[in-house]
Amino acid sequence: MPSQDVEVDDALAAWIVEQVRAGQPPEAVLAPLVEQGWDEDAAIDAVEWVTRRFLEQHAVEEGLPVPVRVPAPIVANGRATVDAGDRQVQVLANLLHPRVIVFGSVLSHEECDALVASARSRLSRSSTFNLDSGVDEVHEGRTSQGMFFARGADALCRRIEARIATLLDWPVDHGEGLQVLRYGPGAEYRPHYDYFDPQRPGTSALLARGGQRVASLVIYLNTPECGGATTFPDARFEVAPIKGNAVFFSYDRPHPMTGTLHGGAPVIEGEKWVATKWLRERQYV
Ligand SMILES: O=C(O)CCC(=O)C(=O)O
Ligand SMILES: [Fe+2]
Repeated sequence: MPSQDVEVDDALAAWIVEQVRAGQPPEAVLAPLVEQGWDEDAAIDAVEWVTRRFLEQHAVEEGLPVPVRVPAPIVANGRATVDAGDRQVQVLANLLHPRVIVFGSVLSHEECDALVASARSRLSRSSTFNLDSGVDEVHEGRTSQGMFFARGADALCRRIEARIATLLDWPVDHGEGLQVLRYGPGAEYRPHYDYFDPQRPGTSALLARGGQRVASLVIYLNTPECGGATTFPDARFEVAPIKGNAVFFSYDRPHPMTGTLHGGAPVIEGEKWVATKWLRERQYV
């Protein structure tokens, strides 16, 4: 259970839970508290604490994994641009469930080109980690080529990592190194979840290095002529791959209820390059 820093009586807790269950946004729950004389920070703490306690109890009762904190870079109807330290990033679309944000202009075109140039000679056929056997395997649902940069591999990686950390308000050391993928014509990445399946035997070894993955940022390094959208089948939603833009999605527990099933649809014409950043719960080692 979360620790409690604020006093919330049962009636107030029940009212907060009722608002949250009815789908009220956080601002709508906070405003009446502040009007009643609550200090704003204390009201935020109270709403967060009650909501988290409710979600955890609900998870335990339903036999679901308990939700954890995830990067939450923007609020509903907030600023159209976010200060990412050395660059202003645009908010192009914001979906609450699944939690998906489309960002514009995360990287400059020069940065995209430089990342492609440095990854190109190091590509190999993408493999997928088999959590049952514990080995990396080539998979017919994943016909891209890829490579990983170690975190902080060079000045460009460090600049991009710092920008992502500021944009997402999530520490650099909680992130895996950037993964670059190239999809040729016809190549795709069939729908999957990015979190590690808790039921599989190989997962505990992966979790030991920084906990679960809690969010993904897929940055488009070019604009394919046709196809190559990132699809979210549960939401019937797709993001067009535009050079420099990115799609962010978070998953507060390793469960399909997050609605974060997603894939890279086949490239119809041209090729598609992306850089993916995965964010962990804790420091990734
Ligand atoms: O290529 C895409 O659009 C999605 C990539 C992806 O799902 C991943 O890297 O995990
Ligand atoms: Fe993915």
